[in-house]
Amino acid sequence: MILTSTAESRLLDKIAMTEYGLPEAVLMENAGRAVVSRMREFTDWEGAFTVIVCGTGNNGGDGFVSARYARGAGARVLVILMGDPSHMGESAKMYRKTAEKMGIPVIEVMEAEEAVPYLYDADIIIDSLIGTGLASKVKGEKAALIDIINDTDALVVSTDIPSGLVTDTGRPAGTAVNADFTVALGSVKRGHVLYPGSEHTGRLLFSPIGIPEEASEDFPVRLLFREDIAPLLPVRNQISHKGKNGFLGIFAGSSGMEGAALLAGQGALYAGAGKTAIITTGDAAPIMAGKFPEIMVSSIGNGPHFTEDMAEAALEKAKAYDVIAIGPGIGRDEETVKFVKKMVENFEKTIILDADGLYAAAEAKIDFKSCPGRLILTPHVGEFARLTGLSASEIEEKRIDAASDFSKKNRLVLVLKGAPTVIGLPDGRSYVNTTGNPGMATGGMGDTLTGVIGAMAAQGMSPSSSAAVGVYLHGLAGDLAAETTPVGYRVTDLARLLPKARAQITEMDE
Ligand SMILES: NC(=O)C1=CN([C@@H]2O[C@H](COP(=O)(O)OP(=O)(O)OC[C@H]3O[C@@H](n4cnc5c(N)ncnc54)[C@H](O)[C@@H]3O)[C@@H](O)[C@H]2O)[C@@H](O)CC1
Ligand SMILES: [K+]
Repeated sequence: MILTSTAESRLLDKIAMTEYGLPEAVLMENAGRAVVSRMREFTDWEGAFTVIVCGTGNNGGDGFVSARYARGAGARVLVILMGDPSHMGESAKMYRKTAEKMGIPVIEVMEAEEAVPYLYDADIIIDSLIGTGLASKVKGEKAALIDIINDTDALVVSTDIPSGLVTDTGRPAGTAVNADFTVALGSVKRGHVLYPGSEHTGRLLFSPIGIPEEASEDFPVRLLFREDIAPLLPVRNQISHKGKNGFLGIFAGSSGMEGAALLAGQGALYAGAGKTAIITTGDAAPIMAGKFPEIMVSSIGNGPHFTEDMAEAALEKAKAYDVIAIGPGIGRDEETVKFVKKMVENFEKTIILDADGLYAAAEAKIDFKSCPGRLILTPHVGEFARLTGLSASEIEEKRIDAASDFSKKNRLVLVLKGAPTVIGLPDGRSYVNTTGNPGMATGGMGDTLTGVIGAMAAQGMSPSSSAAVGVYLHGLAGDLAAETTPVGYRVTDLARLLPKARAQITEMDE
């Protein structure tokens, strides 16, 4: 499903009207109806005192339509209109009249205080004050009205986007409605999934409002759902053998940091890599040996960490692998930085670069564009900040664009981990993941993800698909773990749920 910016959601409305000839009033009717009908399975409208808070834009127009359908569903309905009614567009004005002709009371208020008696009595509040037309910081009476809505015990349903939330960033423009549910109209917007917008949005429901899917086929940002992932997973047939499912070599670990390497290996195992090898340093290898009988552990050199002079032997070894991962637990020694540089500049197949491997790439200023292999980088915000020179808050402000700009410029796949994880593709498109939960913010999760993505690439998927499937699957396994233990499950618990998550994806009804 597409994920839109303000400009893209406007463009989509325009395409619907000009190219498909759908009148604005039809879209508005579909929008207002959708808000009530999508909520029917979650709340009982019968007898519920429902206050619809309308602004004077088209978001408010949707609200006047919702008022009729809420009434139709049995609710006791009242509309509060804030703002100068002369600013309303034709469609919104028309639907206000229709609502009034049906006997729905419309109370015009100038001050938030006037709405207090109604709002605190409401069972349901439909928030149609401001939508994607938000223009600046919300101040004065509208801000006060939003704060009152947030203070009530009513079930709050936002129309299109919580009022006050900035569509492009997911940040409140001063203040924003905290919805229990939001019905996204025509497209899901960036602000719904970017933090803290995701919290303001509450549970996100979507309605297409009549705009055909083809209208947005070329839009560059997509949300990843199960139906996107299922067709990408390779099907194991009866004659499958380990050689066909790929050989992943993980260059990881150093003295005292053996765990990270093992967690990456474990991730690969449970994600279905045909064969997995960990290649580590002389000192670290004995500690890892035998921890997982399925993983081949070998060493190069005798020291505590990787050094530049090991690169030749490592590259020779790497010829046996379909895919390599470099980084978990390798440390930040100057020599290790040089080792990583040599590996990345010379390996010709797919490389996943993670953790201290990313530190090395930033230190050594590796020119990714001129590397012969196909690169997948998996930074969290701190690592990405080091790679780009941007600050963490600059990245969070534009997480999606930052990821897609970087991946396009450097012609690689970038997995920017976080809430939500964004995957930038070399052609400038990007994916935004929908699985995962806060319980995953623990040490070792990233190492596991590296193994999972590596396993996907080893099974023959393209770097883009490996990243998409790996991130989605890893998050889904986390969601399964959180079903029983919301916070405090171990990385190992998550890894063991990877096969179940995979089965859930592939066993879906087509
Ligand atoms: N064809 C379309 O454009 C469609 C639009 N739809 C709805 O229309 C919305 C967009 O409508 P509009 O572009 O008219 O704009 P909105 O209705 O989202 O917002 C404009 C209104 O909010 C007020 N406002 C904006 N920023 C403010 C601020 N910082 N402080 C206080 N008040 C502020 C404006 O004065 C105006 O009254 C969508 O979110 C969606 O709900 C749907 O009806 C479907 C069709
Ligand atoms: K709204």
